[in-house]
Amino acid sequence: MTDANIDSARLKSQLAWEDPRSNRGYVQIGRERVTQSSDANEIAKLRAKAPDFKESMEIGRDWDETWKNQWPQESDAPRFKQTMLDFYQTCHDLHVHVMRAIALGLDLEETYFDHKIDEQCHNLRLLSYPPIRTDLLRQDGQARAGAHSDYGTLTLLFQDSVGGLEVQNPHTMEYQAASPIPGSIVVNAGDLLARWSNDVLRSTLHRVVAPPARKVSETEGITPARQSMAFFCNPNFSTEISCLPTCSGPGKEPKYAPVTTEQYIVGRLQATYI
Ligand SMILES: O=C(O)CCC(=O)C(=O)O
Ligand SMILES: [Fe+2]
Repeated sequence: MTDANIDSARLKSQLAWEDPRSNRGYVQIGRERVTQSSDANEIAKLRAKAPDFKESMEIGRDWDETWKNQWPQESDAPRFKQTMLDFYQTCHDLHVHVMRAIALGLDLEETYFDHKIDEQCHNLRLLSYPPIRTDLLRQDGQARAGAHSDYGTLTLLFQDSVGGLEVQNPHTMEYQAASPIPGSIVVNAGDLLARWSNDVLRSTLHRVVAPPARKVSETEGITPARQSMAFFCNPNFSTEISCLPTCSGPGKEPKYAPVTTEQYIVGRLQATYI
């Protein structure tokens, strides 16, 4: 993964937001409210009260017949498709590398995860957060993205320079800014990695709120537009996620019932989008 890979994906992603014709897998503002809740009624209430103020585009593995990608016309968005497919592959390769490092860290064979994560069941999400009056964003329960953990193994997050991403410190429970660092990738552990590792690696609660205020007019504080790209890495849909052999022992019982990737992710998505 080089800066050039990231920059070209970011550039195409920006152009796509400027040209609504090129949108695919489009999720409009107000459609989603990410949360830790898995209760569909509670999520529906939260969404009605304080929807996430964002829009997004979703890109999956391109050969999936069930969840088909909808690409823009090449003439509307030249090289958009190829750039995103290349970026998808680069992110997949990085996931394999990081999972190998995690395997070694957990006293497993370096290649332990390789065949459990090789079907590219990932999701590349391009995110656009439009400009918004800062006082609206600071209202109770309102955020660009509400507090949640991601579902898979790891999320590779590419943010721009605007800021607002916060992660919860699991010891103090306080949120702290994950301030943008040029050329860096934020790597979040997700729920399936937490379940797999019996919480040795915990999934990170995070949210996107108003960044440090910047006045653009005399009278109104406007939070500027923000764009990010999140690559949600998943194990293969059929992989059973049950406590890893090195993560339980006497006095350290497995905390979670086995579940397949597909069961877990479909369950969370159904609760979110019902
Ligand atoms: O935009 C960001 O920085 C974070 C987005 C996010 O957490 C998500 O889409 O799950
Ligand atoms: Fe997230």
